[in-house]
Amino acid sequence: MTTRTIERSNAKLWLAAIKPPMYSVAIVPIWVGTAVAFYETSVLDWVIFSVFISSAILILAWENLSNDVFDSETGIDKNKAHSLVNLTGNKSLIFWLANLCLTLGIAGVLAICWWQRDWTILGLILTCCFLGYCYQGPPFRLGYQGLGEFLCFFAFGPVGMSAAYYSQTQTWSSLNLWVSVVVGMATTLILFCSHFHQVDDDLAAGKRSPIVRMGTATGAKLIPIFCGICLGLTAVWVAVGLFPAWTLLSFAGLPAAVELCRHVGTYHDRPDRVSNCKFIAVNFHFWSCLLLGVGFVL
Ligand SMILES: C/C(=C\COP(=O)(O)OP(=O)(O)O)CCC[C@H](C)CCC[C@H](C)CCCC(C)C
Ligand SMILES: O=C(O)C1=CC(=O)c2ccccc2C1=O
Repeated sequence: MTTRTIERSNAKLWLAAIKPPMYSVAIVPIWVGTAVAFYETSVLDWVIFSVFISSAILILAWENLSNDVFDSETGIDKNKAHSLVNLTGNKSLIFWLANLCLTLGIAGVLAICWWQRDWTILGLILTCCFLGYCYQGPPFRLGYQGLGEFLCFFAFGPVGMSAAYYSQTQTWSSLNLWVSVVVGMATTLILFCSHFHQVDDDLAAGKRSPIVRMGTATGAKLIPIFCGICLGLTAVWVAVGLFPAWTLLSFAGLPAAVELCRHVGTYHDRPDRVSNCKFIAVNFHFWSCLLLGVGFVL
């Protein structure tokens, strides 16, 4: 192997470890919650919006860095070359980097609370962090019991989006909760898809992910249902007048949904081929939810 080939595959490993596209998952609930707030109140504070987005990205970085730390302790990542702990060989560096991200993320939330003299958002975001910790940290490790999808739904759906809405309006909204069901489900679909290629490693480490429990073939059959519910709910709520018609723009996510269903339907039991499916799910989540938010702003 030439030096350049080695450098290229190293760069690929680092990119796979850092997972840049995954961070859209932190931006989306803040964007959509803010868009619903604008739709209902015509209020949009750009400073709070920007600080909240930065904090959400930092908090998700904490979640991912600490995931590599905790997974290194259970042995589940021993074959995962793109774990940051395996790449650096320095668990305590990743642990402290994770804590730094969490501290900075919470500092941003504290700044918003201090400007508004209201600590509600801090409570909501600490709840999201607690759900994130329960997913992977001892003694809970609920992700190992196959319960991660429920935590994910609430963190990125009702709780995370209520925090975003509240940061703009300092009040609550039932419409925002309906919208958060769609965002929560689209985010949960990403986590669900992330398990398909890991069945062997998960089984060996005693992790009973939903795909380990139900098998890859049944899991693949659930994906069109997930996508159908996300887009179908929007269509029904537009039909009954709950959502504005422009939110149908979220159907821009349909091509990614079709690609995801076909890809996982064909390759669900081929780890090498199915491993990229969570990024197709990220595409679906990004386009459908970005444009759902645009539909509330137009
Ligand atoms: C870290 C997550 C998934 C990785 O899972 P896994 O270990 O199977 O994957 P690897 O193979 O890559 O090791 C995501 C877990 C999501 C969790 C249930 C909820 C996280 C909540 C966040 C802390 C909320 C942050 C955003 C909020 C402010 C809107
Ligand atoms: O690495 C992963 O598999 C995931 C990382 C992540 O931050 C996330 C957030 C929300 C839903 C799913 C996921 C992942 O699957």
